[in-house]
Amino acid sequence: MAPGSIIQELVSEQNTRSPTKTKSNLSFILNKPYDVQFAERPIPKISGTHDVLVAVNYTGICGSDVHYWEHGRIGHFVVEEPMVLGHESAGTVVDVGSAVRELAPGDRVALEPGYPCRRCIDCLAGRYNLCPDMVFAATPPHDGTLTGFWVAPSDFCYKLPTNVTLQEGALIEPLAVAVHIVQQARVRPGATVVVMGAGPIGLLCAAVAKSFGAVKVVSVDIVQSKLDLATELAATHTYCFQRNSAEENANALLAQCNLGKGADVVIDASGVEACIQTGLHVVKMGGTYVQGGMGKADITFPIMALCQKEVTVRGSFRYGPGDYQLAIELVANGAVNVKKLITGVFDFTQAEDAFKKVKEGQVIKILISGPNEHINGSLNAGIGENIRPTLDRVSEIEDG
Ligand SMILES: NC(=O)c1ccc[n+]([C@@H]2O[C@H](COP(=O)([O-])OP(=O)(O)OC[C@H]3O[C@@H](n4cnc5c(N)ncnc54)[C@H](O)[C@@H]3O)[C@@H](O)[C@H]2O)c1
Ligand SMILES: OC[C@H](O)C(O)[C@@H](O)CO
Repeated sequence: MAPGSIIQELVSEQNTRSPTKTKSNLSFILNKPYDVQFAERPIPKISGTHDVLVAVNYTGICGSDVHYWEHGRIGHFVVEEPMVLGHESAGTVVDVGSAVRELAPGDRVALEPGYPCRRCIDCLAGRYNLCPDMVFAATPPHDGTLTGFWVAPSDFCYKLPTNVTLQEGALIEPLAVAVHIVQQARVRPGATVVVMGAGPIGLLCAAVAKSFGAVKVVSVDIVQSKLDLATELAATHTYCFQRNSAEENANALLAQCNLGKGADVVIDASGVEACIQTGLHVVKMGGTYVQGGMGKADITFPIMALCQKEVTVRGSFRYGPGDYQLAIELVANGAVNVKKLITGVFDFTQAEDAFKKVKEGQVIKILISGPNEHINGSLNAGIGENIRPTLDRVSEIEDG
């Protein structure tokens, strides 16, 4: 794979609207596992009156992007045709449809990357994340946001307050996942919460739970540097998961963290069988357990503990009404510091290296900058970003 000629074809004839005339719609495309390419795709057009055309400034790499890159599939979603990767993005509005009132060119937005049908029973009941006809970026057969321009319905583009940067904007997607998980857990002021996993989702769950008033937040992982970051971010306690049985881990965690007979809430943000089993032993009688992690489809599960403790168990999938707005508010008011999760920013042409870096582990969140900076920085200028490759945290972790 080679980035090739980035600016060869600027597809200007397809775009009569000035902001995109000299811009690139270079896209990072997965053909099949470990086979990626950069290609100029036609700049998408506004087709509906409520649509917005956005120049993508930053995209975070999610574990699911890496999974598609490595395996070409997640469950029954199989990459059969070349697919643009990426779905955690923020960008700048460059054009709006005739009915759009709340956004204008120049506005900076976080992109919610899944569009439900708006008509089915789940959509009408306010659970649009469960819509069977969801069109979700970088979930086959739909292209993702690692591209120059993106067209979206205006109500799925959330204007960023002036004190929220575009890099933070790209973290709104995983933060919305965490907001949804913590809402599913019904975390209340004074609650004790254990979060299994201190990757981006687990870290953000810990931070959101704290902002909801949890007095004790325990982060659990096997990587000490991630637990240290959890403490910096929100955790009051950490537990380093041991190669012991689920019961032994649960007893040690409860004792070390002074959790008495159990935590009010346990959130799994690891997807790891041993963590899930431990979580059911850590939750208190009558407590709540939420499954956010997506690992193996079938596992051995301590169902007797669930029964005898009358545990309330909920799943959590993506995000629904209000989750993006709350995520943005939590960043804007300083309750959640998403900047701490950003390990580094890669240039668009280094997207494949960015994926390799994520696969190596050790990093938390890697962002990829949008392709248009190569052509004309003016689109991104004046936005107050401090973006040139900031790989300090990568080197810190590698050195340490
Ligand atoms: N429900 C949803 O809508 C949704 C959305 C996004 C991601 N996810 C899922 O959430 C999970 C977390 O996402 P992420 O991006 O933070 O992934 P991640 O892989 O970065 O985080 C998982 C963490 O679990 C830790 N871990 C592994 N084994 C462990 C063990 N035995 N004990 C404790 N910790 C252990 C890892 O070190 C890592 O830090 C993944 O399973 C992902 O698929 C779910
Ligand atoms: O954050 C959203 C998740 O990453 C997606 O659901 C992913 O699994 C792709 O469909």
